[in-house]
Amino acid sequence: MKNIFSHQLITLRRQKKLSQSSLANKLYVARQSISKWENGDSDPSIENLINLAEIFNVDLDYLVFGTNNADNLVLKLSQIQKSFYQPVLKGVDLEIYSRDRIALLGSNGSGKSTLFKIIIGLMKADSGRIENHINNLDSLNVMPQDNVLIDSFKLNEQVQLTAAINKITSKTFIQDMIKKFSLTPYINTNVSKLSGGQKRRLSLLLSLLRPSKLLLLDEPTVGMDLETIDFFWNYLDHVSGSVVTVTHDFNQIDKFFSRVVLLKNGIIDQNVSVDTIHSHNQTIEQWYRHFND
Ligand SMILES: Nc1ncnc2c1ncn2[C@@H]1O[C@H](COP(=O)(O)OP(=O)(O)OP(=O)(O)O)[C@@H](O)[C@H]1O
Repeated sequence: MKNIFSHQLITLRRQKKLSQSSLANKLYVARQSISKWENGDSDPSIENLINLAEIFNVDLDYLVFGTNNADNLVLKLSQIQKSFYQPVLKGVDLEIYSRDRIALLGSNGSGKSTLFKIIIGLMKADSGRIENHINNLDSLNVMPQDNVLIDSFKLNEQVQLTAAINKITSKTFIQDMIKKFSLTPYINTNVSKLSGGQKRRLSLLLSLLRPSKLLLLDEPTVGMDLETIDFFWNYLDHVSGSVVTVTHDFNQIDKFFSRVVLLKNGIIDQNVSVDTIHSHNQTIEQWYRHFND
């Protein structure tokens, strides 16, 4: 275990931009302990391993063995094809593992939303296979590109409705969520009277109201102000389960994502870890400009 774990610890710590001291503070251990674990001179206790996995937001087996166990496969797409007037998806292969943080990138019209709709079940693929290891009904959360809000509802009613559909009964939790999303002053405001950014925040709140094993977000930060964008990426960092996000907002995604997938010419043209991109001294944006040329 020593070599792989030590390597994983160093990689994940650097990925999170944590010094040995700041990681030690989070774990309530001495900095020397982190140094020993990284040098392979001693191993952490199980309790520390679990805490480390939580801090890095990875599975224990990924932390210890460096591989994603096939048991953690959430969704597998094989040779997905979809045509409208012309072929859009020409054979998409993609595996999503638990705790994956995937940025799905691609030019306008490359088929990202189409792929999302197929995963959600809103659209049927012409051919191909979807191996679904979760139950869409209670394990898949979605924040679509367009707001799907009911204009005539007050904000509070909209939240209550989604909470009721998802069988969430804790009033305190619901109020906390509204507060976290800075929407408390608007609870009695009609959804139609909210600003574009407030609507996006509300949509995001609704999609995060229940825990999920897979969260799909289509251009989530469009229309959000800078403060909300900061809040959004920070919040997302603490969401459990896998997250796949379509985004063109390159400002903060280097900190958040673990994998980048490029949809180009109807296939997954690139599928690479953010670590690899960074080890070539590139940002995701620079990598994207290079490969999506
Ligand atoms: N229901 C539909 N009927 C006909 N054509 C469609 C339909 N949905 C999507 N398309 C076409 O499929 C292609 C891919 O569209 P899609 O919305 O999936 O792309 P996208 O990558 O999400 O784009 P964007 O980045 O602009 O949101 C486009 O050419 C679009 O016009």
